[in-house]
Amino acid sequence: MSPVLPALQTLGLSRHYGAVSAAEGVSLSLAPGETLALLGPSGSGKSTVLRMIAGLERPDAGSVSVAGRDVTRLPPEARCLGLVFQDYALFPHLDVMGNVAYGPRRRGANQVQAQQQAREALDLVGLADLAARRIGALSGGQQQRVALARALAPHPPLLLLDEPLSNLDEQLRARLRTELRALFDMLGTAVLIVTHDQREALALAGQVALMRAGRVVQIGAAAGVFGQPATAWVAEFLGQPNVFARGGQVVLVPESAVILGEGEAHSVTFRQPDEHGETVKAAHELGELTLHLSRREATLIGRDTLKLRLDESQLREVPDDRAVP
Ligand SMILES: Nc1ncnc2c1ncn2[C@@H]1O[C@H](COP(=O)(O)OP(=O)(O)OP(=O)(O)O)[C@@H](O)[C@H]1O
Repeated sequence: MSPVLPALQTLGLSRHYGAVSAAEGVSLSLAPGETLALLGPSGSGKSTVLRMIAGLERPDAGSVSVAGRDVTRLPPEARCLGLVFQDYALFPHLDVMGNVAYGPRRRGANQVQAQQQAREALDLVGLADLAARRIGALSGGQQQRVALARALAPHPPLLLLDEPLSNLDEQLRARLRTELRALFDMLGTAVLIVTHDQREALALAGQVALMRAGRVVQIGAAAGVFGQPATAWVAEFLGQPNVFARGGQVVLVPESAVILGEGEAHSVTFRQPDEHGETVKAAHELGELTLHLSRREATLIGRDTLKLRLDESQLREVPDDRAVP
């Protein structure tokens, strides 16, 4: 059996703008059917990497292969990939069918074939009924799905999505997160998603690559990266509140390590109701512990104190890299 070629492989991709190192030695590999989220704060280099993969930006060093073919020197249209931009970049003068059939047409399909492929793609995203609709007469969520159908219609081995849900309201984002994940699972296409939103990365992608100042600082299965951040900076970026300096290192206290109703009473210094119950801060010798309690757990607070102890086996020591960019 021949080995399965990665849908995407980048080796040492680097790009500088004057003194700014936008991407530095970025190596990624994505198997067919895998979904990878490129996650990181604003300015960390995510879009630069995506643009180099797409062929919209020239790397200073490194290479890009798509489905085993070195495309580093090829223009975007010769790279066989589907692209969905943040603003969708739909053609306003064409209807939905015209937009979606555009890709197959450019790749040499005749009109009948192109429309057939477009219809299949529109079916996939649940928009078959709107083929004749003008782009201007679609909602934001519908435009997003047209953009996705347009990228999918030529059956690319790799789909690149740049902040695909950022222009939508929160309710629609939540719904599309679920729908997109199901669609990716069904398609078997490799997908690279650029996002700065942790929830989006976790909901949409099996793998996560975390970027900081142009470099990938942690990469792996999404559950592993979120569950076991490798450094203090990663933990804080992923929104973990309980990151405490101790003897030159940092201790991470996951909420699952906090056992309520046992151990010493600790002062509660802050309480705020939230949609699940309460966010609470409790003074602890490590520092101020932030806890998200259910309504029932919150009843354990008595006279502004809360009994708790930490399951030491769940605490992790990691390097403190927060000051170093
Ligand atoms: N064309 C350009 N000219 C000069 N500097 C650039 C250019 N494009 C990007 N940069 C710089 O490169 C760095 C990485 O930018 P990039 O857009 O890749 O980050 P990002 O992680 O995608 O950010 P965001 O989430 O805000 O889109 C930033 O410091 C940015 O200012």
